[in-house]
Amino acid sequence: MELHDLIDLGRYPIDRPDSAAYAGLLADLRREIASDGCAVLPGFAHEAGLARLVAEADAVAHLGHRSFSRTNVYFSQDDPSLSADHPVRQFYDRSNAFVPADNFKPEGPLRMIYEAAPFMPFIRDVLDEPVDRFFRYDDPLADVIVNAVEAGQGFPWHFDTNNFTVTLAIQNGSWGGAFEYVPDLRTSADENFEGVGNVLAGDRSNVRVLDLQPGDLQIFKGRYSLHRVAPVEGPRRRYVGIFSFVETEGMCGGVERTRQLYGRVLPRHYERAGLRADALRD
Ligand SMILES: O=C(O)CCC(=O)C(=O)O
Ligand SMILES: [Fe+2]
Repeated sequence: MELHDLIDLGRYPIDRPDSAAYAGLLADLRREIASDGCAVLPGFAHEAGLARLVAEADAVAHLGHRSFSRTNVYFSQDDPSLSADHPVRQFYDRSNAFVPADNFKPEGPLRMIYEAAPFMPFIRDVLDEPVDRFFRYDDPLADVIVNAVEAGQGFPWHFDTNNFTVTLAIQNGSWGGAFEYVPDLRTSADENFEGVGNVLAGDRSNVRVLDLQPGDLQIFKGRYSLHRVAPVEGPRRRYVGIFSFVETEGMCGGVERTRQLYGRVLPRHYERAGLRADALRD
């Protein structure tokens, strides 16, 4: 299996960075990021590639960590020193199953895309990030995962812990499962608790809704854009592949969040606890 067995390299020539087609693609995607906080590449995985990705997801879905918890948008503990209406103190039901990254073998399709030589430089180009501030997530449980969502499950409003999130829609649920987000709601220097509180209280004025189709790649600033997955309905599971990138080399997830989402913690998570480039609440 090679990259062209998975990705439509004719439409998305990520393997030809010196071509005019690449330059044109880049310009379009950067414009999308600037105006929407998000870029979508429809049909990034072609039909035959998608069939392989669905087969892999079906084969490992039972290894997903089913976790049901009440979480705030920061995946942090309650803080009773804050007022009752503070965003840190608003908790919502979360239920989904992340298939941990160590189930995706290098020879499988999902990790093949993530680790393919041209993939990271392409994503970095789209986000216009410098080489010394763009790395694969150094987390053996979370660098590339599948989010498996079944009927009745969803993923409430939250910020991602990693700076940049790239998702690949693999299979949609029978109904529901739209991706909703508010671009750039906070910055690395400003939590904007008021703006976050407004969205949690139901303000939809800045909410954007995306109905991604299987095969679509989405590039997204998840650490700064509040987002959620609407509940899924019907018999078919929703699968999304999630590729993570960070701005600090060697960064991995925190202990508490890793335990919640993956059901396991590795020595590396304890060793690296606290290695962060910003002081956001997570
Ligand atoms: O499933 C998705 O589309 C994204 C899920 C998500 O936001 C996350 O895993 O952090
Ligand atoms: Fe997220």
